Amino acid sequence: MSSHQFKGDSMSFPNTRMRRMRRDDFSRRLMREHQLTVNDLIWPTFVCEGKNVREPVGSMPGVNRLSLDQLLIDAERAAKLKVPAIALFPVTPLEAKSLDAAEAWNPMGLAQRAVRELKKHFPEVGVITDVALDPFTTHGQDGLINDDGYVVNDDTTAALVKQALSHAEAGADVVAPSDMMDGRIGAIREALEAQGSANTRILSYAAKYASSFYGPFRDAVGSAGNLGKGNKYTYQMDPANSNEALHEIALDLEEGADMVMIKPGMPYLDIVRRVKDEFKVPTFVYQVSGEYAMLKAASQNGWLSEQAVVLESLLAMKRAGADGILTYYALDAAEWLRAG
Ligand SMILES: NCc1[nH]cc(CCC(=O)O)c1CC(=O)O
Ligand SMILES: [Mg+2]
Repeated sequence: MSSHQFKGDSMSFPNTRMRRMRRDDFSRRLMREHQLTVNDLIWPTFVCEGKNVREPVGSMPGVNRLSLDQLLIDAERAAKLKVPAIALFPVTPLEAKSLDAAEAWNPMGLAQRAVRELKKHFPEVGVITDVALDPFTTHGQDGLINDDGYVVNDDTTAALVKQALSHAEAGADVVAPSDMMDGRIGAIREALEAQGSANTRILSYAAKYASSFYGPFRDAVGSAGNLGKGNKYTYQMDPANSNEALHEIALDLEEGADMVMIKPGMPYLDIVRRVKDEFKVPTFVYQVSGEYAMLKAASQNGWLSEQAVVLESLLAMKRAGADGILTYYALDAAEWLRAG
């Protein structure tokens, strides 16, 4: 036994001074446990019809609805910054919306055209499509409704399968069901296999909460007006629940999801941590529109320092266990990270 054996209280002051390691930049860097890099970022973006359109989203300053020619300009920026993937959200013209949401699987639909354009010009950038009916239904719900206005599960799933297949056909690398119907991951997986799209990945919005932080998004895609006073409580998760998220995620993995997502982000990092600890699978988190709006508004008022708080919020998601983050700040963050 060494004569320098620590005493029982060796972990206490002054043997241990936590501030020693924090004193200098070199030792702070050496002990850093987590890192945010450009490889962690997915850029969600809104696409619309037309040419030369960059239409600002009122509740998301700095975010625009882009016509396909403009999308290519911003996608080039993403490609140059080596942002791994883009997630597409189409803004459907009112006249293309219907009760049966048929525009969702139109091979010449906006999302399908956007996928083809992106894959043609930037094959190295991953393209993720949103599988859900809300941009296409006249009532703004993510699924088909019955006479009582209830979103029916199995018929909706059949529609989602058609939508997912049309995205895969157009060349989407990843389909991302964000609708929260039961059983849709299995149904989509089976259909992809049957269609010969065995390598199309599925990113499941597995634990998607019925959150009020989605407000600006519904504004951006124009589903807010359609939804009116409606809500999504009968299919999205109750913010009060945590164990239920593990149940949801277990089911989606069993059905064939390659990646799972928790959404929203910052108020739900406890869920991210539990999911990562429990399943150890590729786990993603969505810094949603309302989070973006909060950070942007406070920054614009000079109340918060934008770059610092945004990078901190994203790093906190990594620390919670996320492998990647969907964020409207993706391109800015990639630039800040490169400059830093
Ligand atoms: N399928 C709808 C969908 N897909 C992504 C978001 C929200 C994203 C955000 O707020 O940034 C929503 C909104 C909703 O569920 O009403
Ligand atoms: Mg589910």
